[in-house]
Amino acid sequence: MNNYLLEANELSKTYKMGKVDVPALKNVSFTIEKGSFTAIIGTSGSGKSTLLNLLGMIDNPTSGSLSFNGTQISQLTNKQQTKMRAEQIGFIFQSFHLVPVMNVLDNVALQLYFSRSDKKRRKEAAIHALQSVGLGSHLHHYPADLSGGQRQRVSIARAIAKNPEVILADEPTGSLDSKSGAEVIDIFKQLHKQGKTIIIVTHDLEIASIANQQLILRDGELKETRTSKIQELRQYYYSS
Ligand SMILES: Nc1ncnc2c1ncn2[C@@H]1O[C@H](COP(=O)(O)OP(=O)(O)OP(=O)(O)O)[C@@H](O)[C@H]1O
Repeated sequence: MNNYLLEANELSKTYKMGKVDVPALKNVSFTIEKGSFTAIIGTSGSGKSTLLNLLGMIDNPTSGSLSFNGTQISQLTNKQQTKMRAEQIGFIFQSFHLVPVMNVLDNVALQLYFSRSDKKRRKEAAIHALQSVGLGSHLHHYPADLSGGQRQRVSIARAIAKNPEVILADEPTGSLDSKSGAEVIDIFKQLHKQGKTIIIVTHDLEIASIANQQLILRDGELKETRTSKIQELRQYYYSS
């Protein structure tokens, strides 16, 4: 019995642009252990978001296989995939994706709408998640009234409120100033300490160096390393 949450085997993704094939990922294989912190890095267009979308079941691979907690994703129906995604995967995006006409509390509670719990429990879970990211006093604010860092913390609360198995984040600090970015990274470190599996796409090698595993993409191909030493990571990254 292994301790893998995700196992990717020869994953490929080719987009179709009219008659032109755009190969975005090429035969990528790796494993992600439960409770680990993985950074996906690489230059623009190297396939990072494509890979994250496959891991989060937002998109399907063109070939290859992916298993989540021992289950082959391709063997699930669309409905089963949607359920697994809704219950077990928390997504965080660079541009927050909050609903502007809803207050912070409702934005987070909305994410729990498809869970089986009743309205009171959903509200309690949303408040708890918002408190855990330091926004317990902002429940009734609207996204427009918050700073970028606060908006990103709302989107983290939204991702963690359902207590997912894994948190996937696509450039979560990309729109933030360095102070807010550091606060967001601290929250990821806390979540990791609490045992959550974290997978983060980033351009920032400093952030990547806090992960236990780095997946480095170059033109859709993968190189993998495990280091927490920024110098080593820089050398590895630039020599790949
Ligand atoms: N929906 C799509 N249709 C066609 N081509 C796409 C699509 N999405 C991505 N691509 C192409 O696939 C390749 C990988 O894109 P992807 O967005 O995964 O890269 P990335 O590493 O996340 O880039 P960035 O750092 O700029 O966000 C690029 O060549 C991109 O143009």
